[in-house]
Amino acid sequence: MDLTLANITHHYSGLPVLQDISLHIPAGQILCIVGPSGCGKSTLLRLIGGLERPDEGDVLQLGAPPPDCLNPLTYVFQDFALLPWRTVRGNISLVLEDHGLKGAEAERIISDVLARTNLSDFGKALPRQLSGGMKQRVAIARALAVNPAAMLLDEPLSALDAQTRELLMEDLLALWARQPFTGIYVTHNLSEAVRLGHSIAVLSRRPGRIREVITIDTPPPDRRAGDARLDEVQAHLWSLMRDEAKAADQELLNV
Ligand SMILES: Nc1ncnc2c1ncn2[C@@H]1O[C@H](COP(=O)(O)OP(=O)(O)OP(=O)(O)O)[C@@H](O)[C@H]1O
Repeated sequence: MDLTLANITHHYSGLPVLQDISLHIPAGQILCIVGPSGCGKSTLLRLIGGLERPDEGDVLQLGAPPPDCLNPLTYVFQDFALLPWRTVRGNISLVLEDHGLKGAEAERIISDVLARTNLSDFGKALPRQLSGGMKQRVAIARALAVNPAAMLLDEPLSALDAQTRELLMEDLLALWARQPFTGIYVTHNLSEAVRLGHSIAVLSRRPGRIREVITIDTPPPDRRAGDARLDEVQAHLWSLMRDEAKAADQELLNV
């Protein structure tokens, strides 16, 4: 299933937040969204996921979701959003219970997503026993359990330290290489964007408008550190964002 955003415009109480956003995300590809603080990235993700309706424009789902899809669009948040009193398996089973799936079928799905996220030995652990990186792996496993058409990832690595971020990035790349998923990935981190994104949409300051969409032809798992094209894209992204980031920073300081 492809996703198309057609001329999305949104306001909050008269405050223009997003203006005329049009994007296309083909199935099996990852779109990264970058832009200065407060430009509307998380708002755009909520509109795509249907948590809110845009004032103008449409989010179009084109084609059929994957077979056995329980939920076409599913989120992965920065703060993991796990239930502390449920084990790892219990947290994943919750989203299946919502769809009436229990017993052997639910156990099969849970075991499959735990294996895909390298968590098979941690099914009985409670969230408080897990590091931040492991909690985020559980959140990704939970998102995969509904076999979504697209995962909406809102700064999923931002709460983690640099080494854990690197490990999670390697996991995401391996996960995509084994079974390509469709993702919309919001990040402040330009190096994450050039490692993961088939395309990268750069938003302006609020109201967020598309400044540029950059595509990278090398499949994400084949990208290597020091690749001149990736360095060039990252430098270009920073040149697009630098002045706007500075202005957004000063605007926050003036509040
Ligand atoms: N529910 C809401 N009601 C009113 N204003 C909101 C709401 N959600 C977001 N905003 C405002 O909309 C603007 C965009 O917010 P949003 O969180 O989408 O930006 P962002 O680009 O994700 O920011 P950041 O990079 O800092 O996470 C901000 O000015 C924010 O204060």
